[in-house]
Amino acid sequence: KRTNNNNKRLPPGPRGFPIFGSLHLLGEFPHRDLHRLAKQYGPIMHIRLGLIPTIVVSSPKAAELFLKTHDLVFASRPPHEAAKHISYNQKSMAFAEYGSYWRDVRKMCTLELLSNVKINSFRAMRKEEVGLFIDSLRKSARDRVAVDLSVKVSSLSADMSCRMVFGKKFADSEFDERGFKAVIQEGMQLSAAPNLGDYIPPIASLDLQGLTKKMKKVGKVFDDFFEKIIDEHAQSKDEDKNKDFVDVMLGFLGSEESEYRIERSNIKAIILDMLSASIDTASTTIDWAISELIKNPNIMKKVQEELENTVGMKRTVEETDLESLDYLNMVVKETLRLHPAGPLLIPHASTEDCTINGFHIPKKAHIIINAWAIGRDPDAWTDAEKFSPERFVGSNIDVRGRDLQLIPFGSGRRGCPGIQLGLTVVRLVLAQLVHCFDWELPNGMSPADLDMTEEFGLTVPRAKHLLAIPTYRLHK
Ligand code: HEM
Repeated sequence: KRTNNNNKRLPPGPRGFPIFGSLHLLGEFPHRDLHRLAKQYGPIMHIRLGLIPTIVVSSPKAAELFLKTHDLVFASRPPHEAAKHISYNQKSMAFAEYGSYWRDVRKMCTLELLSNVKINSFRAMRKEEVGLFIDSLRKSARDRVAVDLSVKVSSLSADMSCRMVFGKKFADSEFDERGFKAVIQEGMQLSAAPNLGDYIPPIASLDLQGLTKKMKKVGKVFDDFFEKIIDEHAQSKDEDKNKDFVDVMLGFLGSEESEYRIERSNIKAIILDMLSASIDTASTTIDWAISELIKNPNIMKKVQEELENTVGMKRTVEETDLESLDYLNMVVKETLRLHPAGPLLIPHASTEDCTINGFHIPKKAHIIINAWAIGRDPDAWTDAEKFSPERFVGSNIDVRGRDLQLIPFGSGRRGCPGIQLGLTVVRLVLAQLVHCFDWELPNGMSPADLDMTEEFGLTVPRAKHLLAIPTYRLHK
């Protein structure tokens, strides 16, 4: 729609698709489908999903316009049925619309929960959990059995996140008969499912797909659990322990001096944020990184050599070693380039009408940033499809949002506030997996045959779990 005569029309994109045809875009691999369409229609593309004007951004230059030049206009989130029913009426940080509430919560999380000092205060806990994880892999190494690394890494990540957020980890049975991980995963799946109510808001209340009913049920399981946790924390008298996230937030509740205005329901929404944003993102990234290393034995060997030279073979990697592991850090960057855990980031929304590159973007449009396509843009990357950590030698391209050709954590106001924590966990676990063990695929499978198919959801993990046989290699 033209608003004034100077504004160009957006390139048409696949407009005119029937509504259900458009929703099909969010089918099996939306990041790949949207990438394909962008090759035809350009890096700023307009599609209509149901009733919602949606702008898809697919190149570093275009991303710069949305996430840097006009960041403020696009710093909101669209209404989201799942966030409404599961995340306390969209009061979680990740889904809150732009405004003073989001700013307050973001400030509180950045300064009080995700600061370097706070993250470092959980170093001993991470060491203990990673130690247990390595011990259990050593047992499999002795027995010469294949381990399901996808499951193992994901439960390590869940345990570390739970201890940081709640101060303890949970046996599955303590949560719900299905188990903690299964319920978190159901919440994530429901949040990622294409929901007619998001694209045709007037029919949301009809719940034609039965999703709202399921969301409310999962939301209730979380709520009961979080209520119990908050009560336990409120009654705890242990003043000396390292404060977990719930302790920190309870300290601000109802306090006159606190600059953060949060209530009990906000605490619950933020707990959910911290769990859902940290568990799968980190474990998916580790899973892809180790898969790429197994698939590329020469690169695996180079990482092992770096570890041998820097750490030696008589002790395990410490967090303090991580900064000096240059090649390992390049492997992590390269993994995040080809396998960003959130390939389409989280949708952004425009807070006002805006003109970008001469194109009119209406208020309340949804903005999808295809970080996956950007990481494979042939104008930004040579041999874009190839896994090659060497591409970062002598380059200062970073993953933290400054360089728009590599944005696995997004960029600008809505960029990920958990980058430091995420990178620490990914680097630490990957370093230990590679330093402590050699890896072999089961049944004599050759590395080249390892299936790298993805599965799309809020994060994009491997479709098939990674199974591999470890051989212990340290002298300790
Ligand atoms: C490898 C690990 C991680 C990756 C790849 C990742 C990626 C992302 C991405 C792509 C976004 C959306 C950015 C946007 O919409 O522009 C995001 C947002 C967010 N992340 Fe992370 N993340 C990771 C770890 C973490 C951790 C450990 C935490 C906290 C415990 C965290 C908390 C959040 C939150 C709260 C948001 C929403 C921010 C907002 O809307 O203001 N993330 N992350």
